[in-house]
Amino acid sequence: MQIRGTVLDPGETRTVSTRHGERDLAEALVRTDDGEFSVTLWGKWAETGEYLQPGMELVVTDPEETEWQGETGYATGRDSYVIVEPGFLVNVTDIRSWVQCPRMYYLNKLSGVPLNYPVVKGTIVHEVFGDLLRGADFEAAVADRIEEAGLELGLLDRDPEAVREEVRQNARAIDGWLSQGTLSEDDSWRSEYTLISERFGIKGRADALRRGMPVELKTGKNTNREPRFPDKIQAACYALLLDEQGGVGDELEADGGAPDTGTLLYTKNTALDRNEESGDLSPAKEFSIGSGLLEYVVRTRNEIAAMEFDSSVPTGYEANAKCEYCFERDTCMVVSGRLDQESKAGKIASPLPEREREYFDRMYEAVERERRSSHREYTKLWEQTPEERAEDDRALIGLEPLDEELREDGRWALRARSTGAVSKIREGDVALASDGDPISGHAELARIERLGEEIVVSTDEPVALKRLDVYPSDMSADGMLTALHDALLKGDDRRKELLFGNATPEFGTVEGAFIENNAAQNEAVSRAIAAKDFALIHGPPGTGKTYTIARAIRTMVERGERVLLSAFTNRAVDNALEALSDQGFTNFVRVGTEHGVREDMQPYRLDGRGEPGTLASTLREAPVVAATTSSCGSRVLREQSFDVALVDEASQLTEPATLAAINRAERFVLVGDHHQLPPVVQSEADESTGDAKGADLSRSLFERLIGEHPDAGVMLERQYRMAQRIQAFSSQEFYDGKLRPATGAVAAQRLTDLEGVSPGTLPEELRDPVAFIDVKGDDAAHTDTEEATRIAELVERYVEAGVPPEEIGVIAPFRAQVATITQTVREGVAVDTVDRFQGSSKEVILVSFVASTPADLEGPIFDDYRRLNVALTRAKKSLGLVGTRGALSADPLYGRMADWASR
Ligand SMILES: Nc1ncnc2c1ncn2[C@@H]1O[C@H](COP(=O)(O)OP(=O)(O)OP(=O)(O)O)[C@@H](O)[C@H]1O
Repeated sequence: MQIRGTVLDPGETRTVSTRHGERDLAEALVRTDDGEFSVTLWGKWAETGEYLQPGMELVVTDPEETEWQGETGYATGRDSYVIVEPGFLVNVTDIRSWVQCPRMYYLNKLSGVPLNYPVVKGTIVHEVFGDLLRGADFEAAVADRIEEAGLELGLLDRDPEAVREEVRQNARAIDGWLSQGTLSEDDSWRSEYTLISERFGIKGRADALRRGMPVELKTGKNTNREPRFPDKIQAACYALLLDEQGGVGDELEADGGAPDTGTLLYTKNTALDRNEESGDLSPAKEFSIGSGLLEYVVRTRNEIAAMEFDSSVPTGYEANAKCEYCFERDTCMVVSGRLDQESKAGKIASPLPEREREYFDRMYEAVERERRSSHREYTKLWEQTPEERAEDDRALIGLEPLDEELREDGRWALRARSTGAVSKIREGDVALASDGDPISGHAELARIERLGEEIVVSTDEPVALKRLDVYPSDMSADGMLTALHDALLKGDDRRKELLFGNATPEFGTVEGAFIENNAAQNEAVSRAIAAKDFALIHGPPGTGKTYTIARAIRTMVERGERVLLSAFTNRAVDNALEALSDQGFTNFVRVGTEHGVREDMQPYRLDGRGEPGTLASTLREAPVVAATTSSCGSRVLREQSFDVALVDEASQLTEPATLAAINRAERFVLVGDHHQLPPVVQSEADESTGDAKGADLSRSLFERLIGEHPDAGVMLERQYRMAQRIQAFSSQEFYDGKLRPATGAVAAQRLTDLEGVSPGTLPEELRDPVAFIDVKGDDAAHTDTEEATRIAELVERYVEAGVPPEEIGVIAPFRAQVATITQTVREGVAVDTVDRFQGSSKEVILVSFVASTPADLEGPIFDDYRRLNVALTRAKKSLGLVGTRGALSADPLYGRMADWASR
């Protein structure tokens, strides 16, 4: 039993005399589904009471019912836990750093994990630990993991032999411990176990579990008998999470309850010289986990969740931080000085100018709002039933596991048969694979390799693949905060003046022509080269953005500059590289994961694995480095610097995400089109937040700068994609009539230009490059089977006329309609939402509008005009709009569109 509700009045904390002596209590007024109740938090839980604010969600488990003057209330009992904002998922590692110092938690959040040797060595040792648990050969595991970290070691100028010796020493501690007699045959092990707690709002990944008990690995030394306190806290967090999971498989202790022992393995202890060090040199230290420790963990977690409730910043006074011994003291003082924050360590450095601080605070809050949204998305994992999740496109359920196979790289390939349903999950995504219950069952993070009748995913550990769930990650929030930190606290003053002040961008002069046949493209290249600060290239659909980017990069490299090429998606990065290679330039390095990078760009991919010196110089000496903006914030690329950063798809990036790329360079060029898709911002879409502040993130830096400095921009006006008739509407409505076909051939292209397409076989209504196909439609909200059927017929007409199915695309506004159409049209035809079509084109596009009455237009069909623009500009030779004219005409824009299409 638990009580759960919203705090109406946090009440006062006070001390009272009881039969057991003086005790603290906090009394809050809480609204639950059953009414308003007074909830008394006794003893240590009164501390949590001090953080409460109106509007917070409060949970008390196993409460006692009280009666006072005829009113029922609740109070904490012997076994109660109090949880504040359970929907905010606190990371175990964050609880650990908060225990060290709340400021440390905040600073880690801002500055991310830097590239330094202890971090890299720690990762290697952890990997070796996992390998040894899985029974790998000692020397082979050490050699393999060092090779895997080649690039990072190379960038740190580390000698691999010395590293090998050090890792060996650390790994010996693990090996020795594993082979100790204390481990019996029936000891069961699991490495790297992802745990999520619904009850406590905590998530984390335990290094290992042994007989259901948490084991944490530390690469430092500890010569005391007891583990360090923050380390104990970390292990205790996992114990708490394991308790809720009901143990792992059948490894749970028979009596249930949280595991009562934790183990810390201090691997450096084996490397210590007994003659020089005294104390307890054994690496493994066990400790018992009592209820007091578990409650402490939850109270600490509550402190974090309460602070994040309104994005406050910790001062260090919250805990007993000892600044004089802290190795982060200087950083802490600088950050508090620059951001004018209160801090126990004190402040140095002068505050940022008002405007910059205001920007930082606003963006920080927007990013944190985004993080909370991703947590809310996460909590839907348990708040929704499997069927609701499937209905919402958040899960694929009812999969039938087929087989599993251990691959050479140590990962498992799992296969399952699909039910044919669709969801938001796409190939290449990371999702949560489970045995049907991702919370209390067995779940593993999985990479989606193939989606179709048969589903293939890869995981670290095998799991019976019965269900896949969208995995909301708050990684992008972390990346945005580090980018903000780097831009404002480390960035150069001129750059900041330009971005947040009043400075105007400057341009030098450039001689010569770069692109002979297109004046606007030529101008764009000249501006990109001449820009001392930044230039903006505005490229409507098909106007040769990629071509222009490639030309600009080549010229920059010829001039001796080092270029960072970046974009929001891997696809755009690879497209730009392809254009470079088409223009005869391949002296580039592609940074990205094996899964992210397209097949044809794999030969240029810098795999982190290999000989450190060679890898580091390959990266350092590359005149062009290409990576997505999220990789630009990685610890490897954060160490690199460039003369120019050139960012494609910049209009789809939030400001902080753009900063991640441009922070790396002296000057930058942004390429995009603010009349196509804006950045996708979850918190803005979340109606539950009830405010419009998401706008801080949903406007891109590209759009802001083009508004503030129109002179720094060049618009590409001639498009190489669409027939004249197709582009006319978009040009008129969205580009002031400026968009024109680049050549007569582009303008006059027809389906009959395609090999094997005979004009006579196309029905009359499809002969014009743009057609409106009026259907009556049905009443369903997000689907329309009548449109779907009509679209399937039209597809058949095109195919009969000789158009290959691969050259036909269908766009629908809702995923449900995408699913309906997918089931009706033949194989090979691409059916998807607008977002998946941005950046691509087809000879034939059919658009389904799913609006049969004017009332349907009250909700957005294509969210906003920018999505409509994208939908209408994907077709090269034939565009068919399928909808109910009467309904669409109720909206002026859609009405004009229907008129244009029927002309
Ligand atoms: N100046 C040019 N001369 C000849 N062909 C060009 C020129 N510029 C672009 N093209 C061609 O036009 C086509 C579209 O160009 P590109 O792919 O660069 O467009 P884009 O603006 O990046 O498209 P999208 O809107 O899909 O991002 C390509 O085939 C490209 O080779």
